[in-house]
Amino acid sequence: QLSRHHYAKICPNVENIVRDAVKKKFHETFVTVPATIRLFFHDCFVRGCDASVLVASTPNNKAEKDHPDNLSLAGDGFDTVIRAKAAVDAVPLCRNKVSCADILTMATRDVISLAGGPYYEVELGRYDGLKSRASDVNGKLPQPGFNLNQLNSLFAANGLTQTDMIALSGAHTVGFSHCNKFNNRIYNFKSHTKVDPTLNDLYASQLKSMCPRNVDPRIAIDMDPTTPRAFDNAYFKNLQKGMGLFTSDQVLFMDPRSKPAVEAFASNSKTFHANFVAAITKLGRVGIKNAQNGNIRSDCSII
Ligand code: HEM
Ligand SMILES: [Ca+2]
Ligand SMILES: [Ca+2]
Repeated sequence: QLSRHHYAKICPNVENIVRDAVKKKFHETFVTVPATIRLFFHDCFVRGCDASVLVASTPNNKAEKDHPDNLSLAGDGFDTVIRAKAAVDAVPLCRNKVSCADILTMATRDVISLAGGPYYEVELGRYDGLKSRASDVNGKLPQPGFNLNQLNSLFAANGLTQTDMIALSGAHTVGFSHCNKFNNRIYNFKSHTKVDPTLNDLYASQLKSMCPRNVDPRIAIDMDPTTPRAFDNAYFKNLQKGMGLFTSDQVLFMDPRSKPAVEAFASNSKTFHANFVAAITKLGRVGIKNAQNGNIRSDCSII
């Protein structure tokens, strides 16, 4: 029931309204880019793309956003959706007609293109979910220590192929990571090999200086050390040099099954863009709710 023209009669200007609000936020802080993209991913992988990740906990319900895997979601992603929703609802015709799930989908498309990535048509018509429970997040999100089989099986559970997974991992071309997410790779990889041998030597020493032992846990570093503010294919070129930040990044180049796609995306940004757009469009179809099992929230944080 998703369509490119879902709001044509309901709120014909919705895409421009969202884009203007997102642009305004983008000019205030670049962080809106990675924060919004990751929020969309974490929404879609838990109960589908239904804005369940946006819901706030209540005294009777610990919501998804308070699960440990979601505590590092940056506030600027939530704020981007709140602002776009307010802009949509300021138009009388549109008030409470556009789902939070669709607003997050549009905002994600817009931040990607604002950061120099591809612009693509989005499919719309999602309803907002009626549940958000922290316990539902268990086992649904990939971990930075995952190997290729673990990555593939989690993405396959969401209808995504290995190629989709590799293209979507290219989102790590922007944004930040806290030191604890990869510390094991630079300090205690194995008892005799303290540093992960798949890490580039110079990069490993840079990571050690940015993330010394017992670093302040709030410290976050760029995931793409070369072009942290551009949504480009540098992520894949970094992998070729041993500069993938997580095991789950570097494994894409180390495993012979995924290496050819990394090489293709590294050598041709058009190929990366085309595969990324196809994959994020598929991601946007996961677990779509309808008027029977969903609704349209008036406040994205409250069911
Ligand atoms: C393939 C498996 C993946 C793993 C294991 C993974 C893991 C992580 C981890 C550990 C962080 C750092 C969080 C922090 O410390 O703050 C991160 C950040 C991020 N991830 Fe992923 N991720 C994966 C796939 C994806 C996908 C598919 C997307 C989107 C399409 C994505 C988008 C992002 C973005 C944009 C950030 C930066 C967030 C920010 O700066 O606020 N990731 N990811
Ligand atoms: Ca969800
Ligand atoms: Ca980049």
